[in-house]
Amino acid sequence: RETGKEPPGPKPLPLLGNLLQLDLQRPYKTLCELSKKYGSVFTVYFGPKKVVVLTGYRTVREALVGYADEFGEREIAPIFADVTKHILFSNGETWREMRRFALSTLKDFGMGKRGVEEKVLEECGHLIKVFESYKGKPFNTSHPVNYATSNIISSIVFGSRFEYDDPRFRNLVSRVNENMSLFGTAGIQLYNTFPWLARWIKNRRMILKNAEMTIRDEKELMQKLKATLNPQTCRGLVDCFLIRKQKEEDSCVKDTQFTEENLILTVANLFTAGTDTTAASLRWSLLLMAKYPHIQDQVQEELTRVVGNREVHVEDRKNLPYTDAVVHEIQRFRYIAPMAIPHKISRDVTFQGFFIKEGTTVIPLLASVLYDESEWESPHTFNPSHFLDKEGRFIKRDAFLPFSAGRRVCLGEGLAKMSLFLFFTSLLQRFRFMPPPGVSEYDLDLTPAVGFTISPSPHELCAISRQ
Ligand code: HEM
Repeated sequence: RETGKEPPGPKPLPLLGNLLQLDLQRPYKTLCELSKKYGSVFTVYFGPKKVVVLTGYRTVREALVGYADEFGEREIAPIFADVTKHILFSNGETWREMRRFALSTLKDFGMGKRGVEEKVLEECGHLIKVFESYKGKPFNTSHPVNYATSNIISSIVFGSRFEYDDPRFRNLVSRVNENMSLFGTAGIQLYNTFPWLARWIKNRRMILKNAEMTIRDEKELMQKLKATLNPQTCRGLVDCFLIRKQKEEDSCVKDTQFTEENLILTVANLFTAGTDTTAASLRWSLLLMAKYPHIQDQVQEELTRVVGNREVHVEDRKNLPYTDAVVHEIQRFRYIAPMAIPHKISRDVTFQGFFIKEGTTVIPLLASVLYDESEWESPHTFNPSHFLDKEGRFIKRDAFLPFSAGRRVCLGEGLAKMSLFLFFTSLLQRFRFMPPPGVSEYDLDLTPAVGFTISPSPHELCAISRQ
């Protein structure tokens, strides 16, 4: 065509496109393979839907940052449109205002200040108690870790945490969790590709039911906050929203975004985006420490030397270069969002000599950035030295993009990094993580489970008290 050639790719079949070539459970794996043959910008067809895939650090960065206007829109997969109704994962004015509001509230509640740090540390205390209660016996880390990370979002959003044995809270967390794994199933991939299959896809019905019940519970919680609202003090994001809503109503702002519906959906979105992601990374952290005891030794040596028995704070991070490097390497080596969340081209663009049409779906393949052979010395090995210089000082790496980049960069990046660091260090201060008796380090399985975010496969660990 006159405008230039389109990105190359495997030949698609009618209707099925390249579906038969893709591992539908782990499409990111096949896409990494395809980039070896077709280069860093290529086309694949998910059924009839054309998708452009960007791979490698230079290409992903150039697109998301250098061409932010063209590559910064969100593609709304049918299943997302069904359950999140276009709020934090949408486009246009609603997205812009809600993102701005959520970011500034997260900041006020302490990504910069002390507020959130205190909340996270309080939650660490609760998580430690649960780990202690197993008295060194093997247990599945999934539930307690998910409760802890969900409580961080709860305290920011509602202004208070839940007890881990509160049945309503347990249901809330398990529904968010279940939906995250359902999002990643082949059934949902198929529905996203062929939306007319809707009524035959059982997983879609389950997702909708879960989402409906979650919203019902959240509405109930918000009702209580409304009834006790004091315009002088914001207990959490919901209060800030309600106060802002009232202000805009009082001054007759036209087309306000601060509506009841946007509040409920923003809250639901934050739970979805913020619980499972942080929990998955923390569970990978503990599993990797059990798998690589010599690395765990060095983290614990550093923690003992620098922090001792007192509480760890964010401030300590700069004096814990090895630990900091390990936390970064965990997020690189066991990325949890391999394909980010799909983007969409906002207007026709010629990128690296290829023509890409407005409306085309784009996948920034973060997995290929975090394993980019021209950026990392040993991408396929768990190697904290990726983030250390010769003197053992922490170094930032450009290709460390687990939160993506550009206009759509993860909204919770600051919060997630702080939470991960504090949970990880507080737990490693108190416990030695080991495989269950009779299981060797070698046997610990690092194969990721299937899901929209990539958690470890089900496993058990022992947390042996160090005191
Ligand atoms: C280890 C933890 C986390 C990781 C690795 C992660 C990663 C990501 C990635 C890769 C994206 C997609 C970016 C893109 O499309 O280019 C994203 C989006 C997003 N994340 Fe996170 N995330 C984490 C935790 C959180 C937390 C704690 C929150 C909430 C407080 C959150 C809220 C969001 C939201 C709202 C979006 C959509 C942003 C938009 O489209 O404007 N995330 N995240």
